[in-house]
Amino acid sequence: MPATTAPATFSSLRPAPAGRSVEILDQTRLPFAKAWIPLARRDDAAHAIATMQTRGAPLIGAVAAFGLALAMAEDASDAALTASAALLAATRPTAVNLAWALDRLEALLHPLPPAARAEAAWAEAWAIAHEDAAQCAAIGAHGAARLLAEISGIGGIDAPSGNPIGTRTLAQAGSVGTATAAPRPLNIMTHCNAGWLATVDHGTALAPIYRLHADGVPVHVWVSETRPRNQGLLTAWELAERGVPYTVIADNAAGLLMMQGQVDAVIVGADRIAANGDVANKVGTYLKALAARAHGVPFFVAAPVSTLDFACPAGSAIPIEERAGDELRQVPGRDAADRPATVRQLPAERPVANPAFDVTPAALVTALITERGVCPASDAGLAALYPERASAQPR
Ligand SMILES: CSC[C@@H](O)[C@@H](O)C(=O)COP(=O)(O)O
Repeated sequence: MPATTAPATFSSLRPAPAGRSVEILDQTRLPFAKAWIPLARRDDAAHAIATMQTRGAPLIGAVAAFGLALAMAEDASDAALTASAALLAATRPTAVNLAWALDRLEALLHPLPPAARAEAAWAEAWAIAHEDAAQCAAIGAHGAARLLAEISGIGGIDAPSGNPIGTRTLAQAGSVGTATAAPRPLNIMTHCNAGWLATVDHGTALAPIYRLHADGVPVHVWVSETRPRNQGLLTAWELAERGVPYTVIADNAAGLLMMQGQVDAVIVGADRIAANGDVANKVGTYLKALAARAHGVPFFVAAPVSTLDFACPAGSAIPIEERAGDELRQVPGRDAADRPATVRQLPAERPVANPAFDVTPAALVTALITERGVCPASDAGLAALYPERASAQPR
């Protein structure tokens, strides 16, 4: 077996001790309890994705790949391959990583004889996991360099063209000069959870923050709560585990903090980036981008290649997941005795709308940060970084 497909223990995903299966961290129990759950069958993986036991665009792509590998161990016929891929693809609609991973496995498996499919699918699922971890590490390096360039007022560099992108420097409320001489930490705002919990490892938006922290740059993170699912609490838990200073804020506090000059940059992940650079991400992202533009705060989006949808011309074509209204009507947490509890805020019959994502127009995005480098959020910017993908799409 090639080294790239060897099982490994990542932060959010690991091989199960017995048999050909994997375990995931149950994110519905975090941040209160850290519990690993086994995925031994296709339907375990589908259930985990649909119920958000596992979540975050790159991670659900990897888990879907393992789900299809588990399906092949159950039934590797042509009909089962097509049906299992369709079943897994239907679990969540917005993050394109899910379809990307399933398409990749289907393209590999359909030409193979059924008897060879389980082995090949298992190896490919691990290859996807390894690649995602490596890509997120690279996003961390590129993103950290870009943020440091902003601090020192250099502006970023558009890899691989070398053209400068953007000239804005960070908000100077604390007279930030250079990273090491900063009189106060670099204040970065994020939304939702785009850390190692949302990927196979390292994270997307949080990877540059982890990298800066590891390099000794003083960083403080404004973590927005991210109602209704409160993924910001997952971000806070992750940052606490790694010793990165942070403060949780209500989603609605973000604009005030930017107005007051308390935010040097915003960085978020993405669930799908259209060919023109429009970005679908957790609902509330768009409002942060608007506030950032109004106050001259750089707004970055970090994502790996599996999040890029070159077949989708613009954000208006991205499907937006509508989730159950009870996610809004109820709040899970702990009671006074520290037992798991759910509080109902609204009766079940009260009308609510619960779109899980929104779309930030490319014009509001300072730059995209991918495993290949930093580029403008535009057709041309993405085509410069991914010429083979851009030219492969029908126009
Ligand atoms: C690295 S993940 C980026 C996005 O997937 C993340 O910000 C997000 O929107 C996750 O949504 P979720 O509904 O929690 O799966």
